[in-house]
Amino acid sequence: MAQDDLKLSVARAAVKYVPEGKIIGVGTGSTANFFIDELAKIKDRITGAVASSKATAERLAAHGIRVFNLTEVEEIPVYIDGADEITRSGAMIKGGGGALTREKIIASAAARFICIADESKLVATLGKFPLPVEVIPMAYKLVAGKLDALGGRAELRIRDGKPFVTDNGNLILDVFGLQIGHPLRLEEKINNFTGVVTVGLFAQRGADLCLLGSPDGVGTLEFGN
Ligand SMILES: O=C[C@H](O)[C@H](O)[C@H](O)COP(=O)(O)O
Repeated sequence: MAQDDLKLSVARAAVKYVPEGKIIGVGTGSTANFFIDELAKIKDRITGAVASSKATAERLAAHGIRVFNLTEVEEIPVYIDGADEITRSGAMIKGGGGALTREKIIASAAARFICIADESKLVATLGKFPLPVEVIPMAYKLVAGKLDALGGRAELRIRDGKPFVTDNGNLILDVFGLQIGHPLRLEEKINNFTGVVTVGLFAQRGADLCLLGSPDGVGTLEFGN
């Protein structure tokens, strides 16, 4: 079964967790895009969405789903997003698409985080996927040195021959070669480096539930975070 079919199956499953008449949080990436397209089919049953990136806001709006700023919203009952890696305790690496900061903000504001992922994202230990870290541009070399000292190899993210710039006007360092045995500890440590905006480790605010797509169907992992 193709990976896109698995993404579609979890996107369809996630729609069942969307509460009626509410504003929900929506993530970024290819799996989130499948979810947005499924959400469009029930758009009359929701009030709208808070988007975790400009790309997601544009896709939601193109479907006629009303997009709200986080500052306009009283509550977000559920945030639905993909992940680059997820463990059996609900800790994740996110930010492969560069949207980690807004994703983390909305995830923190949401009552429930539902991760939608195909089975290739489930790992025993985080770190095979390079860990994204959003940094203030003037600090990127300083922060890269500190990340290297942790045992990784930090590389400035380049796209189309130029440094990748986030929706917030910052840069991304991708850290290769980390074996993340204690996600929470590492998240706290990297958060403390001056110049870091957000580390793409989601352990403090991990997922509450993961809908995991495999050729056998969509499984659920509950984490109780
Ligand atoms: O910044 C991007 C997000 O964290 C995505 O949720 C993550 O990269 C997974 O994306 P995809 O569903 O395309 O694998």
